[in-house]
Amino acid sequence: RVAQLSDYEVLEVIGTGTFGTCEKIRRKSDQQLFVWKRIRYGEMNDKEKHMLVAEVNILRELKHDHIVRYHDRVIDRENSTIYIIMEYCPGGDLAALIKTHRRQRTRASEQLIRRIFRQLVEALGVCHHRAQGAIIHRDLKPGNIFLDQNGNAKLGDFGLSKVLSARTNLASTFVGSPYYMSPELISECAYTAKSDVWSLGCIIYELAALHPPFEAWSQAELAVKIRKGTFEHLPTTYSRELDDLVRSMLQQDYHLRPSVLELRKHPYLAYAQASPD
Ligand SMILES: CNC(=O)c1c(C)[nH]c(/C=C2\C(=O)Nc3ccc(Cl)cc32)c1C
Repeated sequence: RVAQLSDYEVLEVIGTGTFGTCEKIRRKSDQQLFVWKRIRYGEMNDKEKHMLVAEVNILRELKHDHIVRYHDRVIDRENSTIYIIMEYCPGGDLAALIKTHRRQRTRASEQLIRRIFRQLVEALGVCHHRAQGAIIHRDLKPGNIFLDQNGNAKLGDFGLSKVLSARTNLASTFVGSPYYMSPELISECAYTAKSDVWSLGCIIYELAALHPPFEAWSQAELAVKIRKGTFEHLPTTYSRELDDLVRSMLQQDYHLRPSVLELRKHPYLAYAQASPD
């Protein structure tokens, strides 16, 4: 049975983005809570429409405990609007959690940070090592990670994720041999799974330090700092192991950064570990 708008009642707006609005909704049949992203596609060009279809198809197939679950969609052709119905995460997003700790001058426990770190590595593992080709999120940030009622992390908003099918890799997407490609051309196009590892490093760093590793007043100054690559160690209340692991994810040379598979095997994130916490 195709879902209808009238199956749901809107409770409140919980976020607005470029193309759409995120609203908390309740299914009338069983009072269950969901969220829908209401996206107007009327003003979208063909490329953006294609990306939207790609995003919905990616969401539909990603079923994992730590990725926000897609439930259904409703297309309202009259108003050129699509409603993507997803699981409700009562804990809100990580950005709000970080802001609360900063305002209250309290620190997130290492146990919480380690749990969220482990859960996001699991979620990224599903995306990066998918049989049909890696899905790179490309827009990982605290505002795109949500918490369920038990404080478990859920990777959300695959708005920009890009399916890098096995076919297209760096060399073949350029005419001629790669030997003569300039560094900036390579760096602009080397958006790889390791770029998500860098972003995840920034997120875990910010969960501990309550500010990102690289900050600046302007985009230009930020680019300089990111390329320089120097940043403070985490507060000493956190283990040396966490500091070292996050540092390894924030290395300039993306070949040196651990892959998600290597992160999963790292002792700090291994399950069934006799952990101090
Ligand atoms: C202040 N923030 C909130 O209260 C909040 C809550 C309780 N839930 C959310 C967000 C989502 C939520 O609850 N489920 C979601 C599924 C996909 C996406 Cl992109 C976002 C959400 C937010 C932003």
